[in-house]
Amino acid sequence: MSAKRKASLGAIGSSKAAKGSAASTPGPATPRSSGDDDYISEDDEDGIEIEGKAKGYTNNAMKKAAVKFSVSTYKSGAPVARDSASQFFDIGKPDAEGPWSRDYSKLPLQPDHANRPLWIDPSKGRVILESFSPLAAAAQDFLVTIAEPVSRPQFLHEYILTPHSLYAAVSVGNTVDEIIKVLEKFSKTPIPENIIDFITSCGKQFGKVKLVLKNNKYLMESSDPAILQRLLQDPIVGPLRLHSEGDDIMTTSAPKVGGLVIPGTKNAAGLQQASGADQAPDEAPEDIYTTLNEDEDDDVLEVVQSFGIADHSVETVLHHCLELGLPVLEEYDFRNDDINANLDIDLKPHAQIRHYQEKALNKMFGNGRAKSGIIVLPCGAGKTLVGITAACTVKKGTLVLCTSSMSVVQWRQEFLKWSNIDESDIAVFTSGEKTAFSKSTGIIVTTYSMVSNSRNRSHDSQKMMEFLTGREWGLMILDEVHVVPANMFRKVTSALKTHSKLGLTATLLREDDKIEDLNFLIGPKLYEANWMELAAQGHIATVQCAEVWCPMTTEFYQAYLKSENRKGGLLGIMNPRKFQACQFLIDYHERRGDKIIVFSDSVYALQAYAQKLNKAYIYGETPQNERIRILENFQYNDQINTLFLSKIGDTSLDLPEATCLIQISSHYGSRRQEAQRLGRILRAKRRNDEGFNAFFYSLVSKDTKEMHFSSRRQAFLVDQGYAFKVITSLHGIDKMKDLAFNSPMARRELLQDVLTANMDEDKEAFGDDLFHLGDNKASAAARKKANARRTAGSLRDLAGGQDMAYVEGNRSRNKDLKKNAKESNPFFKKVQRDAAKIKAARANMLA
Ligand SMILES: Nc1ncnc2c1ncn2[C@@H]1O[C@H](COP(=O)(O)OP(=O)(O)OP(=O)(O)O)[C@@H](O)[C@H]1O
Repeated sequence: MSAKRKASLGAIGSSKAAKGSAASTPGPATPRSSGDDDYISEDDEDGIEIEGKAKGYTNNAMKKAAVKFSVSTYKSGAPVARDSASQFFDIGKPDAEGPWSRDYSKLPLQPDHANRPLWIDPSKGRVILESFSPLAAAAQDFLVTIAEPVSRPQFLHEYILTPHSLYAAVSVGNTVDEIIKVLEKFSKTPIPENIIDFITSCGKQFGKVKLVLKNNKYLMESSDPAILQRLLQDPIVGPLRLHSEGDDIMTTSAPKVGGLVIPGTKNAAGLQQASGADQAPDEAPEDIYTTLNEDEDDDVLEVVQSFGIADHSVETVLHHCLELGLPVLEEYDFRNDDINANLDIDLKPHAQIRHYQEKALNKMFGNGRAKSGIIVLPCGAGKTLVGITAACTVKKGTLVLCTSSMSVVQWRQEFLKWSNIDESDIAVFTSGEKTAFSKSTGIIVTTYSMVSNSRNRSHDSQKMMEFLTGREWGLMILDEVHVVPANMFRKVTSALKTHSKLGLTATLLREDDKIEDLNFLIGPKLYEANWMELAAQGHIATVQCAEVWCPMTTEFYQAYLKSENRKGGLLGIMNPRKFQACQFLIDYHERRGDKIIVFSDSVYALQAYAQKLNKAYIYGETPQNERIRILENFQYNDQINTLFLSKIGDTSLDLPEATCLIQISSHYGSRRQEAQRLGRILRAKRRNDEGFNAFFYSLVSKDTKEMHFSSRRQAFLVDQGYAFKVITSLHGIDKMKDLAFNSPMARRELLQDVLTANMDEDKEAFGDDLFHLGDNKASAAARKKANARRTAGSLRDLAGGQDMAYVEGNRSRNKDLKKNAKESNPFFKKVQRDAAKIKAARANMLA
């Protein structure tokens, strides 16, 4: 991996240092900001530390805007003798500041500091929140607005001030003075001078210029004439100014803040009475931040000035403004848009937005316009309804972009479920269906690839694209923004003319610099929810996480030490002790009445485990009808309680029956995959049963690279407050009947099988999600290849000594389900009827 990673933004170093799980695991300490989820190379796999080279104009521009932190504000006084804890208070090498510059024991404290919840680290811009303070809820609300959450375990939360977070804060209408005033109110110590400088400097530059699409013209708008003059005199932006009639800087009035009612929220008509129906239990009775702003006169109209730019110059201007350290906010004054037709859409009366969804939407619509940006909510927390409510608020033509055809179908169904949109006003554009709406405006749901893939378009696709690009859209909803490559985004955002963009994701995580591009291409992060808080309120399930350490058997470990990377990896996954742990946990949880998903990235291991344990499995090559049959059985058949899934099930899988997850193999150190997989059980149906817990086990072969990757994978979830317990022995496993590979002979045979396995075939033939039927060219080729599979031979195989019972038993569970489906058992008849309905809905997405 070539991308180097440095401290996050600007001069404020990211404090994202390696963070072990609650029970730390051994292994090389690597900064957790290195190594990307999807961009992991062999270097990364080897655990080589990846050094940072900031790339992309976004970073550089932001860096320019940042203020160097100095530690001169606070000196700690006379040097003290070094001890084992001293290093934690050093800033590094001894210099003019002295080796003890980060010893803040002499910081002046406010007289009532015990009642205040915040500490501010003057050298790093980090803010520590005492989550047990009575003011914690109000302080947290404020911090999510101005800073990036870094880690939020039970008692102490850590946030960091970055140019991006302050950019997001001003973008939702906060002024520098307000930010400093509230920070002072919560802080135990006076605000360090350098922090004030930093906030002021960011505030001066950010949010001063807005891009507004008004009457079909793009306008650069600002309330500060000096900034507009600066842009007009700029050699790049100046010439791009659109000279129109009466060519002068236009002066308009900014819309009033407020006055807008977001449907489904407590402010919406008729919902006032439902006081606190879904109020956060620990919500502060009075939001200090709001109180502070109460005396502001909302009725005063701000005078703004603007000049026009041509559509084709927008990207250049945005790019250049960023270079100038003046990131441009995109806002849509949809209430004053008389050009684009209004869409007849509202939330149905039963739809009531949850408090965190409301907060997120308030950030988007806080000043009466639609601000473009990204909303981050945990998996299963209801991002879809946030998107639908945004569409119901804007009430203009809307585009929804998803990652798969199945998501397209789901989004359409959710629109019909939650809103009163007429069925004919919401159309889908996939390879299987290309309909447009017939009225003057409507909603189109499509995939990123349908819009960005311009090669080999069919005639119908081409016509549909012309329809999409030939009109103006009020809102573009971008689902799962973290997975889409920036260049694909660029194609999408430049092809489609839209007034506002809303990005949705659960894990705003990428370890290349591409996440920075999202800030530029979509907008700043508007809101990020707290996972633990949502779990405590029952909106997502509470999960017990555990890492199970499985010792390698002697023969496997010897082979592991001699093997090259990939084979070594497979030996770790196929470690008989891991296999036994998996068997034991499945048995234990099936007896508890859980439904279990076992994840394996390795297809070889997936098949070997599932076949040996006689369980159903789905991977890339499983035909679509078989996938649906297996999923239905998992949902409705109480005899089918365990399902093995390859990585195609990481996302888009909605199985609320699943309550336990076991991970036997995974994608290196991918924090995102870990979080997405955990997301599969966060929506557990039984989450509100008293004392209910979902379970997430990660099985790790001891003393292998898996240990190192595992602790890196957990970093994001640890930061969200999840504690990973380490289990070193499973009580009762030695007494389990029919434990697999319990004899030395069986283990040796397994070792032989693994050593002779063809690693080139241990790859997913399909890169898409669970519901993507891969009968496109690539997958057809993959299938062809699979048909002509060469089997690596061992002498034992050739001599017919292969364990035939094992092979026969292996394929049977999937086959059994197929056979059973044909039987006239009333249950299966019902399942088939349900399946027929579901299939009809899914028929659209068959590629
Ligand atoms: N305000 C609400 N009231 C009632 N149900 C809700 C609300 N918000 C979300 N839900 C329900 O919560 C479930 C999860 O929602 P959704 O599928 O939108 O989650 P998500 O955040 O998109 O998850 P993922 O990231 O896994 O795709 C759905 O069944 C949805 O109907």
